[in-house]
Amino acid sequence: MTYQTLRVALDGDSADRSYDILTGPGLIDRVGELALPVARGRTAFILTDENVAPLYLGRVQFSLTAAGFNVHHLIVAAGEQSKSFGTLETVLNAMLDARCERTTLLVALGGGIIGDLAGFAASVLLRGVDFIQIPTTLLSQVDSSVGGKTGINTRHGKNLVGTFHQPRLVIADTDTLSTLPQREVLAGYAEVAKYGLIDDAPFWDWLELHGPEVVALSPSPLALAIHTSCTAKARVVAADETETGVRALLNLGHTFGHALEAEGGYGGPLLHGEAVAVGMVMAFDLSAAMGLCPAEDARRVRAHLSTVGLPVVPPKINGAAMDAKALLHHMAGDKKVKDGKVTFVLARGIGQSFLSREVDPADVLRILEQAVSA
Ligand SMILES: NC(=O)c1ccc[n+]([C@@H]2O[C@H](COP(=O)([O-])OP(=O)(O)OC[C@H]3O[C@@H](n4cnc5c(N)ncnc54)[C@H](O)[C@@H]3O)[C@@H](O)[C@H]2O)c1
Ligand SMILES: O=C(O)C(=O)C[C@@H](O)[C@H](O)[C@H](O)COP(=O)(O)O
Ligand SMILES: [Zn+2]
Repeated sequence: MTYQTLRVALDGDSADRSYDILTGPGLIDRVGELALPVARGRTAFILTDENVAPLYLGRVQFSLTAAGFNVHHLIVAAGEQSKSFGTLETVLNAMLDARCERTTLLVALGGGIIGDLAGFAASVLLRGVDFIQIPTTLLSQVDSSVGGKTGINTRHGKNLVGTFHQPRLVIADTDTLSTLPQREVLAGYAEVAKYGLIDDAPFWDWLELHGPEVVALSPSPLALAIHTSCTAKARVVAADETETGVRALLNLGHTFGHALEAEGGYGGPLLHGEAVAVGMVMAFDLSAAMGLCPAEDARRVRAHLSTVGLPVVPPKINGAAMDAKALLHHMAGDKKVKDGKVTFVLARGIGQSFLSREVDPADVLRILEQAVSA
């Protein structure tokens, strides 16, 4: 079976650090042969979660073993709570118990949570081992498996401890999305829509027409959405690997979204992608309220995300509205804070996002108050 290859070209496409994203059906049974050329040794350690393991672990183990790897694995709990110091310690100890070496290849089999956790573990074990990503959610196939952001959550906020550590290869088997719950498909779609909103208005226009087919996993629209998303992500990461500038645009909706995730409790009422959907609506509402963006564009963002089935307002917790001031407090701990001021991703319109440090917290609070009481 055929697959598409996209290159993440780092350091002027250095052979040592650049890597391929392979996307297509049926790849899960070919992980061994595909991983072989990037592996420095013949030991592989698979990290996966309790939902993915019964579906795909056996097939990946078989494929790696058939290719000559000595294979170990660890299954952790599914969900955001696994991006924690405790689970990181469990992963590192399991790898040391298995006598992993510097040439061991860590294989992240699962969604963004497994990818972020595995990438972080790979970056610190023995001061750094290689890893590959086998993303099995839409979100991880269009976003988290590419770009090398790794990390865990802390009580201070989302992803506040982590590293940049690029994978050696990404193998995205689109067939695995057939077992993904619809709510998770939608959460991934929020990050797909993000690329249109950042700098690709024609893609957004296309999503307004074909988004429902993408979330229904119709093969051809799905393949186009994944390809367009990965192309955008690979381009931005190649231009600014460690987020000194343009990469921060990939955070559209995330300053609001991460605050919602932190306030709701990790593994709480909102999945990451859902929080990003609500956050993007708020970012456009804020941009419109500041007179930067046409109100019609903010309306389109809300209408489309809502039409496909994503939340566009913060959830009530036990029937009560979230606390707008508490959300603002979380936002002040964002990684994009400089000299105490949050850098926001705002928009002049659909596909015209930009970074701004000129945002009055009173305007942000008004948007938050409006949203939590909707
Ligand atoms: N590093 C990055 O650049 C980056 C980018 C975006 C998001 N993220 C992070 O990614 C995480 C969210 O990732 P996610 O949305 O993939 O969530 P996830 O990893 O929790 O996966 C979603 C759920 O689906 C299950 N699952 C995974 N694949 C499946 C399959 N094929 N069939 C059935 N069930 C399956 C998982 O067990 C889990 O319950 C967040 O922590 C977010 O912060 C990181
Ligand atoms: O790759 C990036 O850069 C992103 O910002 C992608 C985001 O979708 C992702 O959620 C990322 O983990 C957020 O990064 P953070 O630095 O804000 O934690
Ligand atoms: Zn995200």
